Amino acid sequence: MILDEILIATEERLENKKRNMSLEDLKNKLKNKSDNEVNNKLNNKLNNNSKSNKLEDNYFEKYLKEDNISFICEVKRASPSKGIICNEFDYIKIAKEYENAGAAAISVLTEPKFFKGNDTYLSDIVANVNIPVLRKDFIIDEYMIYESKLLDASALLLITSILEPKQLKKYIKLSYSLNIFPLVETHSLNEVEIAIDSGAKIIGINNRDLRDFTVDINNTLNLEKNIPKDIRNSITIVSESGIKTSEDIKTLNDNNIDSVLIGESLMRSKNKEFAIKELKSLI
Ligand SMILES: O=P(O)(O)OC[C@@H](O)[C@@H](O)c1c[nH]c2ccccc12
Repeated sequence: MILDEILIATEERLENKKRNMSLEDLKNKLKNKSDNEVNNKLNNKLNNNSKSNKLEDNYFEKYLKEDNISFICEVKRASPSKGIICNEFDYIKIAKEYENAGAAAISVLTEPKFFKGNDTYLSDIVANVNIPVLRKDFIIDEYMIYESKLLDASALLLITSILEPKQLKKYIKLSYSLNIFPLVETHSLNEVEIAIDSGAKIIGINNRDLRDFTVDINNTLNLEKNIPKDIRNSITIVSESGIKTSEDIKTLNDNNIDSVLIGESLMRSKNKEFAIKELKSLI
């Protein structure tokens, strides 16, 4: 299974990183770093009048909650199922186009082997846009959470199916303590329950089955309906993967889904602003 291969490669990458910089050194580096610059620009966008440059505790969720469904647009060069998606990969230009088209946030793949991602894509994009940036990777160790903070990500992906529930809970807590927001990815009702029990506030429902790559956007609708109302009100739901048409967006919006995460269909379109306008045309 491809997911197993990705996880093996991720472990190797992690070992190399730890050899270059220990967790202790990483934490020290983080201590000496001020994140005022990123905080300032994200604060401005929230119309936060306060003079303080400390971001609100739930600012990422505020970005995602718009009147209509919000868009997290992904910078993705390749994927294991599709190979190279984008030949002209001017990632800063792409990120700026997403921002200009009204994206609520940007997701950046940093996994190098299967998605041809890179950590520097992430930090370069953060430096060039004024909206939150999410790190999309296969986080299997707390090291990668501290590292995401060092790269100036506002949010990160935690995948329920690759973590033990105990680990997931610990990583969610650690992320919040570092003021980096975990988007917790699920694919089944059981995983949604685990995510909620682990303290997830932003839950991604993946329409793609990572085992065989089949996609069905009804997965989001079916799972969302099963979340008890009182809990549903306090969480943000993000529909992930395989979203291509204005009808998809209308269906998800009509069913009160808070946000969508779109990669491939936007990466393939020449004019991103036009593509996003088109996707929003029925809502
Ligand atoms: O390109 P798509 O089908 O629009 O999907 C985007 C995003 O959901 C997908 O890249 C993704 C969802 N979960 C992941 C986990 C790891 C890597 C990538 C992903």
